[in-house]
Amino acid sequence: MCGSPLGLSRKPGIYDPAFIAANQEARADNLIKGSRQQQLDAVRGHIREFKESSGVDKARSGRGPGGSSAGLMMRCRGPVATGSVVVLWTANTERYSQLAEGLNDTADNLLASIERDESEVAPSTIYAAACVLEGVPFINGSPQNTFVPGLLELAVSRGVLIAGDDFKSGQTKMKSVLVDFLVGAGLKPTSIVSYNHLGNNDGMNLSAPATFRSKEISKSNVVDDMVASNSLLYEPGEHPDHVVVIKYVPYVGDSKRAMDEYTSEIFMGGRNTIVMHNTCEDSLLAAPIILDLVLIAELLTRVTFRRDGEAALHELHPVAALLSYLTKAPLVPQGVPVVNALSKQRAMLENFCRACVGLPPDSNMMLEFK
Ligand SMILES: O=P([O-])([O-])O[C@@H]1[C@@H](O)[C@H](O)[C@@H](O)[C@H](O)[C@@H]1O
Repeated sequence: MCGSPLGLSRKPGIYDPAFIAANQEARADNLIKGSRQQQLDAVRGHIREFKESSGVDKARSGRGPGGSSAGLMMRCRGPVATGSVVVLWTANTERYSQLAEGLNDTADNLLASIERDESEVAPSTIYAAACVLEGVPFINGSPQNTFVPGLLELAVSRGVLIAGDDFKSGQTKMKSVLVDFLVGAGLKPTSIVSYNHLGNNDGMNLSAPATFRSKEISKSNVVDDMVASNSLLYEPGEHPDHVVVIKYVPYVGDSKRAMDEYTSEIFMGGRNTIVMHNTCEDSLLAAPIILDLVLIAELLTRVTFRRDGEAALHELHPVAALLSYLTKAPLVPQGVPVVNALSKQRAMLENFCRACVGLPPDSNMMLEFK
Protein backbone atom coordinates (compact mmCIF):
# COMPACT_ATOMS: atom_id res chain seq x y z
CA MET A 1 0.00 0.00 0.00
CA CYS A 2 1.36 3.43 -0.77
CA GLY A 3 0.64 7.02 0.20
CA SER A 4 -2.50 8.73 -1.02
CA PRO A 5 -4.21 12.11 -0.84
CA LEU A 6 -7.07 10.37 0.94
CA GLY A 7 -5.06 10.08 4.11
CA LEU A 8 -3.38 6.72 3.76
CA SER A 9 0.22 6.82 4.84
CA ARG A 10 2.80 4.49 3.29
CA LYS A 11 1.96 1.18 4.91
CA PRO A 12 4.37 -1.67 5.44
CA GLY A 13 3.82 -4.74 3.26
CA ILE A 14 4.20 -8.50 3.52
CA TYR A 15 7.47 -9.87 2.21
CA ASP A 16 8.17 -13.57 1.77
CA PRO A 17 11.35 -14.23 -0.22
CA ALA A 18 10.18 -17.77 -0.94
CA PHE A 19 7.58 -16.44 -3.39
CA ILE A 20 9.49 -13.87 -5.44
CA ALA A 21 12.93 -13.53 -7.00
CA ALA A 22 15.94 -13.29 -4.67
CA ASN A 23 16.90 -10.05 -6.45
CA GLN A 24 13.99 -8.25 -4.73
CA GLU A 25 15.53 -8.39 -1.26
CA ALA A 26 17.05 -4.91 -1.25
CA ARG A 27 13.66 -3.35 -1.97
CA ALA A 28 11.98 -5.01 1.00
CA ASP A 29 12.48 -2.17 3.48
CA ASN A 30 9.08 -1.54 5.07
CA LEU A 31 7.67 -4.82 6.31
CA ILE A 32 4.79 -6.29 8.25
CA LYS A 33 6.56 -8.69 10.56
CA GLY A 34 5.15 -11.69 12.38
CA SER A 35 3.25 -14.85 11.54
CA ARG A 36 0.78 -15.12 8.68
CA GLN A 37 -2.10 -14.66 11.09
CA GLN A 38 -0.49 -11.48 12.42
CA GLN A 39 0.09 -10.27 8.86
CA LEU A 40 -3.53 -10.97 7.94
CA ASP A 41 -4.72 -9.08 11.00
CA ALA A 42 -2.38 -6.18 10.22
CA VAL A 43 -3.69 -5.84 6.65
CA ARG A 44 -7.28 -5.99 7.91
CA GLY A 45 -6.36 -3.24 10.35
CA HIS A 46 -4.88 -1.12 7.55
CA ILE A 47 -8.06 -1.46 5.51
CA ARG A 48 -10.20 -0.40 8.44
CA GLU A 49 -7.91 2.51 9.27
CA PHE A 50 -8.03 3.64 5.66
CA LYS A 51 -11.82 3.52 5.57
CA GLU A 52 -11.91 5.53 8.75
CA SER A 53 -9.28 8.15 7.91
CA SER A 54 -10.33 8.69 4.30
CA GLY A 55 -14.06 8.71 4.96
CA VAL A 56 -14.76 6.45 1.99
CA ASP A 57 -17.17 3.54 2.16
CA LYS A 58 -19.73 5.38 4.24
CA ALA A 59 -23.16 6.29 2.91
CA ARG A 60 -24.57 5.10 -0.36
CA SER A 61 -27.30 7.41 -1.49
CA GLY A 62 -30.30 6.98 -3.67
CA ARG A 63 -31.07 4.82 -6.65
CA GLY A 64 -28.95 5.12 -9.71
CA PRO A 65 -29.88 4.33 -13.29
CA GLY A 66 -31.59 1.10 -14.16
CA GLY A 67 -33.91 -0.37 -16.68
CA SER A 68 -35.06 -3.48 -18.37
CA SER A 69 -34.17 -4.93 -21.72
CA ALA A 70 -33.67 -8.31 -23.36
CA GLY A 71 -35.20 -10.27 -20.49
CA LEU A 72 -33.19 -8.47 -17.82
CA MET A 73 -34.05 -6.01 -15.11
CA MET A 74 -31.00 -4.08 -13.88
CA ARG A 75 -30.58 -1.66 -11.00
CA CYS A 76 -27.47 0.31 -10.17
CA ARG A 77 -27.28 1.66 -6.62
CA GLY A 78 -25.76 5.05 -6.34
CA PRO A 79 -24.39 7.51 -6.89
CA VAL A 80 -21.96 6.55 -4.17
CA ALA A 81 -21.64 9.53 -1.87
CA THR A 82 -18.08 9.07 -0.76
CA GLY A 83 -16.52 6.28 -2.79
CA SER A 84 -15.54 2.88 -1.50
CA VAL A 85 -12.50 0.69 -0.99
CA VAL A 86 -11.14 -1.58 -3.72
CA VAL A 87 -7.76 -3.29 -3.31
CA LEU A 88 -5.65 -4.15 -6.34
CA TRP A 89 -2.46 -6.25 -6.32
CA THR A 90 0.12 -4.62 -8.56
CA ALA A 91 3.06 -5.95 -6.56
CA ASN A 92 5.60 -8.54 -7.63
CA THR A 93 4.66 -11.60 -9.62
CA GLU A 94 4.90 -14.52 -7.21
CA ARG A 95 5.65 -18.12 -8.04
CA TYR A 96 2.64 -20.44 -8.04
CA SER A 97 1.78 -21.78 -4.61
CA GLN A 98 1.18 -25.49 -4.27
CA LEU A 99 -2.38 -26.70 -3.98
CA ALA A 100 -2.97 -29.40 -1.42
CA GLU A 101 -5.83 -31.02 0.39
CA GLY A 102 -6.08 -29.65 3.92
CA LEU A 103 -3.89 -26.65 3.04
CA ASN A 104 -5.86 -24.35 0.77
CA ASP A 105 -8.61 -26.49 -0.74
CA THR A 106 -11.47 -25.01 1.30
CA ALA A 107 -12.12 -21.67 2.98
CA ASP A 108 -11.86 -23.19 6.45
CA ASN A 109 -8.62 -25.00 5.61
CA LEU A 110 -7.08 -21.86 4.16
CA LEU A 111 -7.91 -19.78 7.23
CA ALA A 112 -6.62 -22.59 9.49
CA SER A 113 -3.39 -22.72 7.42
CA ILE A 114 -2.90 -19.00 7.91
CA GLU A 115 -3.43 -19.48 11.64
CA ARG A 116 -0.86 -22.33 11.67
CA ASP A 117 1.55 -20.12 9.68
CA GLU A 118 1.83 -22.63 6.82
CA SER A 119 4.72 -21.60 4.61
CA GLU A 120 2.88 -22.36 1.37
CA VAL A 121 0.32 -19.55 1.84
CA ALA A 122 1.55 -16.71 -0.40
CA PRO A 123 1.52 -13.02 0.57
CA SER A 124 -0.96 -12.17 -2.19
CA THR A 125 -3.36 -14.79 -0.83
CA ILE A 126 -3.07 -13.26 2.64
CA TYR A 127 -3.96 -9.83 1.18
CA ALA A 128 -6.87 -11.33 -0.73
CA ALA A 129 -8.14 -13.16 2.36
CA ALA A 130 -7.87 -9.95 4.43
CA CYS A 131 -9.93 -8.09 1.81
CA VAL A 132 -12.61 -10.76 1.61
CA LEU A 133 -12.88 -10.88 5.41
CA GLU A 134 -13.26 -7.08 5.41
CA GLY A 135 -15.84 -7.23 2.59
CA VAL A 136 -13.55 -5.31 0.21
CA PRO A 137 -13.15 -6.23 -3.50
CA PHE A 138 -9.71 -7.60 -4.43
CA ILE A 139 -8.22 -7.60 -7.93
CA ASN A 140 -5.11 -9.58 -8.81
CA GLY A 141 -3.03 -7.73 -11.41
CA SER A 142 -0.26 -10.33 -11.45
CA PRO A 143 -0.30 -13.85 -12.88
CA GLN A 144 0.19 -16.13 -9.84
CA ASN A 145 -2.55 -18.37 -8.41
CA THR A 146 -3.51 -16.03 -5.54
CA PHE A 147 -7.05 -17.36 -5.83
CA VAL A 148 -6.47 -20.86 -4.49
CA PRO A 149 -9.68 -22.91 -4.16
CA GLY A 150 -10.09 -21.98 -0.49
CA LEU A 151 -9.89 -18.28 -1.30
CA LEU A 152 -12.44 -18.67 -4.09
CA GLU A 153 -14.78 -20.43 -1.70
CA LEU A 154 -14.29 -17.69 0.90
CA ALA A 155 -15.08 -14.92 -1.59
CA VAL A 156 -18.09 -16.69 -3.07
CA SER A 157 -19.56 -17.62 0.31
CA ARG A 158 -19.21 -14.03 1.55
CA GLY A 159 -20.29 -12.46 -1.75
CA VAL A 160 -17.15 -10.31 -2.05
CA LEU A 161 -15.97 -9.37 -5.55
CA ILE A 162 -12.69 -10.85 -6.74
CA ALA A 163 -11.14 -10.48 -10.19
CA GLY A 164 -7.93 -11.30 -12.07
CA ASP A 165 -5.50 -12.42 -13.20
CA ASP A 166 -2.67 -10.29 -14.64
CA PHE A 167 -3.09 -6.98 -16.46
CA LYS A 168 -3.52 -7.49 -20.20
CA SER A 169 -1.34 -4.66 -21.36
CA GLY A 170 0.54 -5.23 -24.62
CA GLN A 171 1.63 -8.37 -26.39
CA THR A 172 -1.22 -10.46 -24.99
CA LYS A 173 -3.82 -7.84 -25.84
CA MET A 174 -2.60 -7.86 -29.43
CA LYS A 175 -2.67 -11.66 -29.43
CA SER A 176 -6.26 -11.75 -28.23
CA VAL A 177 -7.16 -9.64 -31.27
CA LEU A 178 -4.95 -11.21 -33.90
CA VAL A 179 -5.61 -14.89 -33.18
CA ASP A 180 -9.36 -14.21 -33.07
CA PHE A 181 -9.06 -12.53 -36.48
CA LEU A 182 -6.90 -15.30 -38.01
CA VAL A 183 -9.05 -18.18 -36.77
CA GLY A 184 -12.24 -16.33 -37.70
CA ALA A 185 -10.92 -15.68 -41.20
CA GLY A 186 -10.14 -19.35 -41.72
CA LEU A 187 -6.37 -18.89 -41.50
CA LYS A 188 -4.95 -21.55 -39.19
CA PRO A 189 -2.27 -20.31 -36.77
CA THR A 190 0.22 -23.16 -36.42
CA SER A 191 3.06 -21.40 -34.63
CA ILE A 192 3.00 -18.36 -32.36
CA VAL A 193 6.32 -17.24 -30.93
CA SER A 194 6.29 -14.27 -28.55
CA TYR A 195 9.43 -12.75 -27.16
CA ASN A 196 9.77 -9.66 -25.05
CA HIS A 197 12.51 -7.91 -23.13
CA LEU A 198 12.32 -5.10 -20.61
CA GLY A 199 14.44 -3.58 -17.87
CA ASN A 200 12.07 -2.46 -15.13
CA ASN A 201 11.65 -4.16 -11.77
CA ASP A 202 8.95 -6.42 -13.17
CA GLY A 203 11.50 -7.71 -15.68
CA MET A 204 14.08 -8.16 -12.94
CA ASN A 205 11.68 -10.18 -10.78
CA LEU A 206 10.63 -12.27 -13.80
CA SER A 207 14.23 -13.21 -14.46
CA ALA A 208 13.88 -15.97 -11.83
CA PRO A 209 12.52 -19.21 -13.36
CA ALA A 210 9.72 -19.74 -10.81
CA THR A 211 8.20 -16.26 -11.22
CA PHE A 212 8.66 -16.39 -14.99
CA ARG A 213 6.69 -19.64 -15.00
CA SER A 214 3.64 -17.84 -13.51
CA LYS A 215 3.84 -15.25 -16.30
CA GLU A 216 4.37 -17.92 -18.93
CA ILE A 217 1.17 -19.66 -17.86
CA SER A 218 -0.96 -16.49 -17.94
CA LYS A 219 0.44 -15.51 -21.34
CA SER A 220 0.10 -18.96 -22.89
CA ASN A 221 -3.52 -19.96 -22.36
CA VAL A 222 -4.88 -16.92 -24.13
CA VAL A 223 -5.32 -18.60 -27.52
CA ASP A 224 -7.00 -21.79 -26.27
CA ASP A 225 -10.66 -20.88 -26.59
CA MET A 226 -10.18 -19.21 -29.99
CA VAL A 227 -8.45 -22.32 -31.33
CA ALA A 228 -11.11 -24.58 -29.83
CA SER A 229 -13.88 -22.42 -31.35
CA ASN A 230 -13.09 -23.53 -34.90
CA SER A 231 -13.48 -27.28 -35.30
CA LEU A 232 -13.06 -26.99 -39.07
CA LEU A 233 -9.49 -25.75 -38.69
CA TYR A 234 -8.36 -27.78 -35.70
CA GLU A 235 -8.88 -31.43 -34.77
CA PRO A 236 -10.03 -31.96 -31.17
CA GLY A 237 -7.02 -31.35 -28.90
CA GLU A 238 -4.90 -29.84 -31.67
CA HIS A 239 -3.02 -26.62 -30.78
CA PRO A 240 -0.59 -24.28 -32.48
CA ASP A 241 2.97 -24.34 -31.16
CA HIS A 242 2.99 -21.44 -28.72
CA VAL A 243 6.21 -20.20 -27.13
CA VAL A 244 6.62 -17.29 -24.71
CA VAL A 245 10.03 -15.86 -23.78
CA ILE A 246 10.79 -12.89 -21.49
CA LYS A 247 14.29 -11.49 -20.93
CA TYR A 248 15.53 -8.87 -18.49
CA VAL A 249 17.60 -6.14 -20.17
CA PRO A 250 18.23 -3.37 -17.58
CA TYR A 251 19.32 -0.77 -20.15
CA VAL A 252 15.87 -0.44 -21.77
CA GLY A 253 14.20 0.28 -18.40
CA ASP A 254 10.43 0.53 -18.61
CA SER A 255 10.50 0.51 -22.40
CA LYS A 256 9.10 -2.93 -23.14
CA ARG A 257 10.09 -4.44 -26.52
CA ALA A 258 7.82 -7.16 -27.83
CA MET A 259 8.47 -9.24 -30.93
CA ASP A 260 5.97 -11.73 -32.26
CA GLU A 261 5.85 -14.14 -35.15
CA TYR A 262 2.52 -15.70 -36.17
CA THR A 263 2.67 -18.41 -38.81
CA SER A 264 -0.60 -19.71 -40.26
CA GLU A 265 -1.58 -22.30 -42.84
CA ILE A 266 -3.80 -20.86 -45.52
CA PHE A 267 -5.57 -21.97 -48.72
CA MET A 268 -3.93 -24.71 -50.83
CA GLY A 269 -1.25 -25.41 -48.21
CA GLY A 270 0.16 -21.89 -48.35
CA ARG A 271 1.84 -20.20 -45.40
CA ASN A 272 1.20 -16.76 -44.00
CA THR A 273 3.67 -15.21 -41.57
CA ILE A 274 3.02 -11.99 -39.66
CA VAL A 275 5.87 -10.41 -37.70
CA MET A 276 5.40 -7.57 -35.23
CA HIS A 277 7.74 -5.37 -33.24
CA ASN A 278 6.23 -3.18 -30.56
CA THR A 279 8.00 -0.73 -28.21
CA CYS A 280 6.12 0.94 -25.39
CA GLU A 281 6.46 1.98 -21.74
CA ASP A 282 5.19 -0.95 -19.70
CA SER A 283 3.91 1.20 -16.80
CA LEU A 284 2.02 3.55 -19.10
CA LEU A 285 0.18 0.60 -20.60
CA ALA A 286 -0.63 -0.76 -17.15
CA ALA A 287 -1.73 2.41 -15.33
CA PRO A 288 -5.00 3.01 -17.25
CA ILE A 289 -5.84 -0.67 -16.90
CA ILE A 290 -5.44 -0.32 -13.14
CA LEU A 291 -7.81 2.64 -13.08
CA ASP A 292 -10.40 0.90 -15.25
CA LEU A 293 -10.24 -2.28 -13.19
CA VAL A 294 -10.83 -0.42 -9.94
CA LEU A 295 -13.59 1.82 -11.29
CA ILE A 296 -15.49 -0.96 -13.04
CA ALA A 297 -15.08 -3.31 -10.07
CA GLU A 298 -16.61 -0.66 -7.81
CA LEU A 299 -19.48 -0.16 -10.26
CA LEU A 300 -20.16 -3.91 -10.37
CA THR A 301 -20.59 -4.00 -6.59
CA ARG A 302 -23.51 -1.60 -6.99
CA VAL A 303 -25.41 -3.50 -9.67
CA THR A 304 -28.30 -5.83 -8.97
CA PHE A 305 -30.32 -7.62 -11.61
CA ARG A 306 -32.92 -10.28 -12.28
CA ARG A 307 -33.69 -12.32 -15.36
CA ASP A 308 -37.21 -12.88 -16.63
CA GLY A 309 -38.85 -15.38 -14.32
CA GLU A 310 -36.66 -14.58 -11.31
CA ALA A 311 -38.55 -13.21 -8.33
CA ALA A 312 -36.06 -10.78 -6.83
CA LEU A 313 -33.10 -8.65 -7.80
CA HIS A 314 -29.74 -10.17 -6.83
CA GLU A 315 -26.11 -9.17 -7.00
CA LEU A 316 -23.67 -10.28 -9.68
CA HIS A 317 -21.57 -13.39 -9.06
CA PRO A 318 -18.59 -12.39 -6.87
CA VAL A 319 -16.11 -13.73 -9.45
CA ALA A 320 -16.13 -10.75 -11.81
CA ALA A 321 -15.81 -12.28 -15.29
CA LEU A 322 -16.94 -8.91 -16.69
CA LEU A 323 -13.41 -7.63 -16.07
CA SER A 324 -11.96 -10.20 -18.52
CA TYR A 325 -11.34 -7.43 -21.07
CA LEU A 326 -8.55 -6.11 -18.86
CA THR A 327 -6.84 -9.32 -17.75
CA LYS A 328 -4.60 -11.88 -19.43
CA ALA A 329 -6.01 -14.97 -17.73
CA PRO A 330 -9.60 -14.08 -16.86
CA LEU A 331 -10.94 -15.47 -13.63
CA VAL A 332 -14.46 -16.79 -14.16
CA PRO A 333 -16.92 -18.60 -11.90
CA GLN A 334 -16.50 -22.36 -11.78
CA GLY A 335 -17.96 -24.03 -14.86
CA VAL A 336 -18.19 -20.81 -16.89
CA PRO A 337 -16.27 -20.83 -20.20
CA VAL A 338 -13.29 -18.47 -20.39
CA VAL A 339 -13.53 -15.97 -23.27
CA ASN A 340 -10.19 -14.54 -24.40
CA ALA A 341 -11.10 -12.83 -27.68
CA LEU A 342 -10.81 -9.10 -27.00
CA SER A 343 -13.77 -8.11 -29.19
CA LYS A 344 -16.10 -10.51 -27.36
CA GLN A 345 -14.84 -9.36 -23.97
CA ARG A 346 -15.45 -5.78 -24.97
CA ALA A 347 -18.94 -6.55 -26.31
CA MET A 348 -19.78 -8.28 -23.01
CA LEU A 349 -18.78 -5.20 -21.01
CA GLU A 350 -20.38 -2.73 -23.37
CA ASN A 351 -23.68 -4.59 -23.53
CA PHE A 352 -23.67 -4.96 -19.77
CA CYS A 353 -23.32 -1.17 -19.41
CA ARG A 354 -26.10 -0.67 -21.96
CA ALA A 355 -28.36 -3.02 -19.98
CA CYS A 356 -27.61 -1.00 -16.82
CA VAL A 357 -29.27 2.01 -18.43
CA GLY A 358 -32.08 0.04 -20.04
CA LEU A 359 -30.71 -0.21 -23.58
CA PRO A 360 -30.81 -3.43 -25.61
CA PRO A 361 -27.53 -5.16 -26.51
CA ASP A 362 -25.87 -3.84 -29.65
CA SER A 363 -26.40 -6.53 -32.27
CA ASN A 364 -24.45 -4.69 -34.99
CA MET A 365 -27.09 -5.83 -37.51
CA MET A 366 -27.86 -2.18 -38.38
CA LEU A 367 -31.31 -3.26 -39.51
CA GLU A 368 -32.46 0.35 -39.49
CA PHE A 369 -30.37 0.89 -42.64
CA LYS A 370 -31.43 -2.25 -44.48
O1 LIG B 1 0.71 -7.65 -21.43
P1 LIG B 1 1.89 -8.29 -22.11
O2 LIG B 1 2.68 -7.35 -22.93
O3 LIG B 1 1.42 -9.49 -22.87
O4 LIG B 1 2.79 -8.95 -20.97
C1 LIG B 1 3.85 -8.27 -20.34
C2 LIG B 1 4.93 -9.27 -20.01
O5 LIG B 1 5.31 -9.99 -21.13
C3 LIG B 1 6.09 -8.52 -19.44
O6 LIG B 1 7.18 -9.35 -19.25
C4 LIG B 1 5.66 -7.90 -18.13
O7 LIG B 1 6.72 -7.29 -17.48
C5 LIG B 1 4.56 -6.91 -18.42
O8 LIG B 1 4.14 -6.27 -17.26
C6 LIG B 1 3.40 -7.58 -19.10
O9 LIG B 1 2.77 -8.48 -18.23
